[in-house]
Amino acid sequence: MLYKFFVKYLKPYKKIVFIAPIFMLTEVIVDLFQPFLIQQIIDKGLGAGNINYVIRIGFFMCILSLIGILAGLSTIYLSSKISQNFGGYLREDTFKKIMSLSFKNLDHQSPSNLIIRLTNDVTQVQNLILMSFRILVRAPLLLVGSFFMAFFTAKSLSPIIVILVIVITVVLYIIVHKSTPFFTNSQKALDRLNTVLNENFTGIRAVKAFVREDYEINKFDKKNENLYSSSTKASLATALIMPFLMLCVNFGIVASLYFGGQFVIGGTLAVGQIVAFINYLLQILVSLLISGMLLMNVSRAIVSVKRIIEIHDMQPDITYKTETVDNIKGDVTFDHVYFKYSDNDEYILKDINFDAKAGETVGIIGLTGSGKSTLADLIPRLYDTTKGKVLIDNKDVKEYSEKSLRSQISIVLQKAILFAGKLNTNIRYGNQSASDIEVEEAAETAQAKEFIDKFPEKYEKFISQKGSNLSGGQRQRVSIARGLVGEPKILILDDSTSALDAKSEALVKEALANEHKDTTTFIIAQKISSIKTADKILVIDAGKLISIGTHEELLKSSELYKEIYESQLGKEA
Ligand SMILES: Nc1ncnc2c1ncn2[C@@H]1O[C@H](COP(=O)(O)OP(=O)(O)OP(=O)(O)O)[C@@H](O)[C@H]1O
Repeated sequence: MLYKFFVKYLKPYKKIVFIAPIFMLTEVIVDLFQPFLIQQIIDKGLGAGNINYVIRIGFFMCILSLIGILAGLSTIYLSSKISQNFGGYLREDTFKKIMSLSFKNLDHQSPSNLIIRLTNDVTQVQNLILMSFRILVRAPLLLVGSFFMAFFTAKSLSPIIVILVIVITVVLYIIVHKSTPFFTNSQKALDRLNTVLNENFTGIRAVKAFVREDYEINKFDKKNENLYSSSTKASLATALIMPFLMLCVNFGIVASLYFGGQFVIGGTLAVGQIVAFINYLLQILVSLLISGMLLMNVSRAIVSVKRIIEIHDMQPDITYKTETVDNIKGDVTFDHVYFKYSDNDEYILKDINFDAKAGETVGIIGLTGSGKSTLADLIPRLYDTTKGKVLIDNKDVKEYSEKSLRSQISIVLQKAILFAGKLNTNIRYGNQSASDIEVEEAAETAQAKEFIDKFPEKYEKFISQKGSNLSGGQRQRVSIARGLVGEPKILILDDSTSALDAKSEALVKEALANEHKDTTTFIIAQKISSIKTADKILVIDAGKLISIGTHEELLKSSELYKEIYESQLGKEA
């Protein structure tokens, strides 16, 4: 699973994947050669008083260092390039995947969780790639190379290295093994902190309106404390590594000098050999240290990779046909439709049956939570029915391509969601190719033209995130305009005139009736006045379609409708 993941995202950069290790290998060879050359200078040059030899080897060492530096710089460049590209590609692919998920898939994911996966988790993996190309190959190569060179340089001192390597490997293993859960915990703690932050910043108005700052600060403090303590534990474990390694280094140097000195006195070892041996010893210890650190990063990044793979493994529960149908007429049929949000839930909609002819206006009314929005969501296939069929022009909605449905059915959601950007860009969200005139016509039908004309920048006005610089009613009108700009064959207004005053609402309805005669319009409403003139009204009660008819018919036949009507009578009249 992990292997496939890395292969997939590294594949486009396979040239670099093969070239980078060549530079790393060059660096390692240079590092391994330097102590050997120092040994030659000391023993054959300085020891024999041969200055020419010292200069010659010294010059050669300079050239080698230069090659090493160039190879090192190339490795840094290539590893940065590959990790940045890897991160960008992974982020893009994960974002695309999230975009392909259905409403049902996304119901189980919190937005902050998704954001963390796209930012923090991707960055962790990106860092791992950077470090891997910089160190992962280099450290083991240097370790093995130095080990052999040390053995080759001073065989009699090699037991020192063997003992040190065994001790260090065991201790590093224990530290890495023990600290990995701390890293996993600190990652989870960071997730929880980010969730609180995200929730607070998006809902800051509610926090302030209900004077819940202290409560939220408390909640944040707890998560922050959690993150602090788990990160501290993780850092403490790694902080032990450095002093321990220094101890080993010093012990190794002392032991090399002590035993090496005796061998020098005994005439079996030269001074240069001891110097080279100590250099190799240091290289071994440094590569062990780096490998330990890298291992810790690997375990941290693996947690992130698994979280990203979780998203990639999610299967969109709605798939579409590819054949596009451009000329939807607008007949809508519900045929014994049942729906529930998840397998363990009760049915939210039960045995819904009705027909709406193209061009009709259908009102949907019922108590709150009765299933009106759910019913409407089934028409553009935001959710699939659990049982039964929704048909458009007598053809199952599952037979249409996504483009056919999205380009010909508009849904104006209950909560008007606008994006940061120009006003006309927001309206054009419903149809990218709409001309300026079409945008203005849609705004006029949605009764938005009047207030837009009052802005000095008119349609160029910048809308803040979520449309926070517009009033609730203005936001609703812009979102209705966005729904209309595509000239939809089916239009669903999900309680989307609730923030409009009675006069504006009547004007919107009148404009819709005049300008969009052929559009089948579903109006979900709380107020009877919003749907009174509809061709037919569906009365929904606890997920069941209990009555259907015109306003006058329902007043006679539906108790619930009559009750709602009478409860609103005084206010609406
Ligand atoms: N995404 C969801 N996941 C699980 N349950 C949901 C989801 N959306 C709605 N529900 C549940 O389905 C039921 C019907 O909700 P729906 O939004 O369709 O009602 P409604 O009639 O449109 O309500 P309102 O008039 O308040 O907008 C409610 O009990 C609600 O809790």
